[in-house]
Amino acid sequence: MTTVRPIAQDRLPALLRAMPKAELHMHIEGSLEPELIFALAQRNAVSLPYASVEELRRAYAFTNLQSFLDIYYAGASVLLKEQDFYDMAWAYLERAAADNVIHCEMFFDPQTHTARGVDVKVVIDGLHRACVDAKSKLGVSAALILCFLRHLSEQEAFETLEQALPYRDKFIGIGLDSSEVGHPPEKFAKVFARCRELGFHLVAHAGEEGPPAYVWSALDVLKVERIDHGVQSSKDAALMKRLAQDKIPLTVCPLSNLKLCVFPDLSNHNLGALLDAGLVATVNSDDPAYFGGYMNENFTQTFAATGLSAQQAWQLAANSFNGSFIDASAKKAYVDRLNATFETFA
Ligand code: HPA
Ligand SMILES: [Zn+2]
Repeated sequence: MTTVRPIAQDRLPALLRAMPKAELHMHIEGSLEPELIFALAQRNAVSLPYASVEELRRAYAFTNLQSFLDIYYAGASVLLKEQDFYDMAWAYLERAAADNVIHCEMFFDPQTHTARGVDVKVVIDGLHRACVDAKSKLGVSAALILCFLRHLSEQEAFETLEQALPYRDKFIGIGLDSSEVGHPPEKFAKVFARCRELGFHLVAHAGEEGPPAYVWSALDVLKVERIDHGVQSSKDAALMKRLAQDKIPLTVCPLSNLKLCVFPDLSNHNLGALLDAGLVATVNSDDPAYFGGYMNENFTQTFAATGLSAQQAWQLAANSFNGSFIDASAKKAYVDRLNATFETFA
């Protein structure tokens, strides 16, 4: 660990914005801003159940995960063509670069699109082309993680995997998202075992609203390398010990947790407790168009509310690189860039 020299409290927000960081938990469909939803609806002649951008934005008052997912899937209905997927991902990547995100691993939900008759090739080609352009035009490395929707069956996940395999060189991993409670990780034991044999990186949402038992089974049954969210783990001391010992990264999303009422207030968020327990916690935006902020808003609002330090800022950014799926030399190069930024603030 690098020991960070103390900085004046009023310079912390600028440091949080300037420091290079990786984003490891964002759903690309959750980056669709209302303006782009309406533009794509017009381009594709899709009718929306909202009369205007303002009316849609007013509907973003969520009480739990499901109340969000209903609107999120409705928003994704405007995506039909390869260019639509490119435009969505490009808009996010430009926004991420502005927040000094230098690496990102983006989730996508093929079943949300194949269910509407969109070929998985269209989805993957558009997203992947944006990832390639991000490296050459923005200097951002970007990779894709295909997620299975856990409210659907394991059989449907197997069918999705089959459809996507011809394009396997365009995504690096497999994840599990959508409605958590009632759909434990073990429902997907066989398909995750197959993905593991195929050599994909594995992650899963667990312990967002669901119990610590779901985090245990994501680790022990699915054998995932990272836990997405995982904030409910703090209710189980043995699980906290396991996560710390095995250095399992937790991709925490503070503004998402606030908007979906997982915590009543950001000042009650357990990010600091996770770090204090030695966990490899990271900060991420989840669905930034819906939850009121991209990466830097997640950092600045959480630090303002909880009083985390410059040392913890360094730790979170270092965790984001070390918890990513890039190789060891790239991790080192990114942490060196992080240290250089901290030097300029010392
Ligand atoms: O936060 C989330 N949780 C589960 N599924 C999701 N799909 C998009 N965002 C989320
Ligand atoms: Zn998520």
